[in-house]
Amino acid sequence: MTTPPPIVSARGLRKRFGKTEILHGLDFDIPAGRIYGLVGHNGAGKTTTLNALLGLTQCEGRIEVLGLDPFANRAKLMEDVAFISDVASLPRFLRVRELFALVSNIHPKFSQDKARDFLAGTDIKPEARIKNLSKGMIAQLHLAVVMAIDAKLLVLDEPTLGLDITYRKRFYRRLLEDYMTEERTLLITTHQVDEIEFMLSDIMFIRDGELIVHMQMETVNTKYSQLVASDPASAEKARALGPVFSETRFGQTVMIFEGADRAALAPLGQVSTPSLSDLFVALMQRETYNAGAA
Ligand SMILES: Nc1ncnc2c1ncn2[C@@H]1O[C@H](COP(=O)(O)OP(=O)(O)OP(=O)(O)O)[C@@H](O)[C@H]1O
Repeated sequence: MTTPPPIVSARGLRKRFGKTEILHGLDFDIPAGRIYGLVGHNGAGKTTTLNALLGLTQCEGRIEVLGLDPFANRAKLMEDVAFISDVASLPRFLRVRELFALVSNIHPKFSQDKARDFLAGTDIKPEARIKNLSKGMIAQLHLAVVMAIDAKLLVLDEPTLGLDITYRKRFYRRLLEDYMTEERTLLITTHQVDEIEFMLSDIMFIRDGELIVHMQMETVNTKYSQLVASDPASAEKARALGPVFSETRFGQTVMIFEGADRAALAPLGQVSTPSLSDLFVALMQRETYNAGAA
């Protein structure tokens, strides 16, 4: 059986703004049917990477999305790619039903019926003016619009910025239940990584324009272990096993190990898989330390 081509493929992807290089040669493939989380500090290069694959910015190196060069084929690509960004804005002067009519005129794969179905059960009425909707409602409306587009790739750049926890949870639940299928691929950036961890199949950590982690969530589970040491003597023994990260939290020593035997850690305290945010903090610090030490 031949492997289907990846949805996104980047090789040596570089971006410079003036003399400053922002992306330093990224290599990655994103296969179909996956839910990717792209995680990094402020200014790490997440939006620039997303802009490169949406054809919004021209880069050096090679990037293909659905087999196309995004910058050269942006209009064609947008038939199969949908996008929500943190700066996204909908035309505020329109009513909801007018927005649907407008999108159906410009997007061949947009279904007004589907968009209306997605809004059923929310407080957003077709006659409502967009300018009178709350931030959370606008995010819901935006999600309804993109979910009603039969896209193969959906790119979400901080889609829940400014929303309260209820709206954020509802947003991701709907995405998972009403949108995701094996043929679709989702790429999400957010700083609230713990909130999307449950739905991710793969993660990419980007640091200062370099991809330092790209792995499946199952690999995270087998590769990394977190130990909360039971007492100082156990912490001392655990330290000898070479954690990649160690810190004291509320008087307890918490360590993260890479490739450790969990059976060897178990007598020393409570062992689990680290959360993505803990792993992120651990690996970012290690890289910084190594870079400094080199
Ligand atoms: N048009 C531009 N001109 C010059 N520099 C830019 C431009 N766009 C982005 N940058 C710089 O590129 C770097 C990466 O920015 P980018 O927006 O990709 O980061 P990010 O990881 O998305 O950050 P955040 O989490 O804060 O949104 C930053 O240092 C930013 O200042």
